[in-house]
Amino acid sequence: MALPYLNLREMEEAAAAVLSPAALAYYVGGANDEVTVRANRDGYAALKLRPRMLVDVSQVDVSTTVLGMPLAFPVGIAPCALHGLVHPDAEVATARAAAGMGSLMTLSTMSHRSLEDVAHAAPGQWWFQLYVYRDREVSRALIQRAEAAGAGALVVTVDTPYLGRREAIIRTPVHIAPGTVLPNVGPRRAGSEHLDDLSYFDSLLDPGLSWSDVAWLRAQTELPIVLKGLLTAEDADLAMQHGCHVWVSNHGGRQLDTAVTALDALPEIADAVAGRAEIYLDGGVMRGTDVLKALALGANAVFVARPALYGLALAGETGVRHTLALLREELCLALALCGRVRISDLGPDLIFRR
Ligand SMILES: Cc1cc2nc3c(=O)[nH]c(=O)nc-3n(C[C@H](O)[C@H](O)[C@H](O)COP(=O)(O)O)c2cc1C
Ligand SMILES: CC(C)CC(=O)C(=O)O
Repeated sequence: MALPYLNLREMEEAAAAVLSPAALAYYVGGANDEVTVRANRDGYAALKLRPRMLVDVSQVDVSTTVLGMPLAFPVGIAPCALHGLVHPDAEVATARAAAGMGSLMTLSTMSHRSLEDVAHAAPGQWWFQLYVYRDREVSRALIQRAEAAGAGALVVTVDTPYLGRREAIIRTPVHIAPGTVLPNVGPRRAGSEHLDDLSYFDSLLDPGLSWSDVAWLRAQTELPIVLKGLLTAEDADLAMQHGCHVWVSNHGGRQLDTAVTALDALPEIADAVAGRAEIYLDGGVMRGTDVLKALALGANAVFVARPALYGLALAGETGVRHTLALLREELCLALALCGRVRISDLGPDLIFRR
């Protein structure tokens, strides 16, 4: 099925028309005044490219690897809770789309489908995102399941000691249907018959999480560990001291409003990391040129969350494929128009500095 959307913005508009008000508030919304939500996108437009001319770009190659896993292009899907709010095949459809395109999905802890279902749908092409629960035994069991099922990495989200204040969902809360079972979510709060709204997830997260827990996590698994939500060189340095890779993110502006954007934080983090670990980035990526800019400033790959959910809402697996295909095609064209042939040609010299 060919979809009519020419770009991710058109997909976002179309999805807004089909999503329930609660799902829309949950997907689109950010924290407080949403300054960071807007800054994430605006940051890309503000960076200007320095293209080179008269380079033979008749063949460009956007393939790469992340943690040794081959990717057809350097774009993956960031972890998002609750894909089942918009499509019955939920994370299985998203994972299939990603794997089918030579990309990868990061499965959220807070998923509708089990990590084993996703492993079956996308063998070898998925990572597992871990929210560390107050109950460490539940977390340990999840890590063991993810490892046994063949996750390529454990992505530990570290920017969510508490959920940010998302006013759109305070006004229009997400209600999870009674009886819904979320297979990677730990035991229910005493007295709670079913999952009702996001405050339940908030109650599972551990605000006491600290670097000593990262050392504990490192000892639990052989999997590569990626810390998601880092925004400073200091924390990137600590991540490396703990044997972890770095995912630069402000959680799509959903946590700390007015936090620095991942794009702005990237240069200091790339300097601190200096090639000793891999660096990923998410937040506001909507165009192939956005991908190009993040890679030029030091990211090994970028991830998208909302654009994948919009694809899922519009057309299930086909819709997610469309999201990824648009980014891949735009990236190939942008690379060629910059006079670069392959991903390894990208560096900070691509970015104009006044
Ligand atoms: C609806 C929604 C659910 C999310 N759920 C999770 C989650 O379960 N775990 C996590 O680490 N990040 C979660 N995120 C954050 C994303 O992984 C990502 O950091 C952020 O959305 C930025 O990407 P984007 O601008 O492409 O949406 C979620 C984001 C959205 C929009
Ligand atoms: C259920 C939430 C903890 C998922 C999340 O990270 C988010 O909504 O941004």
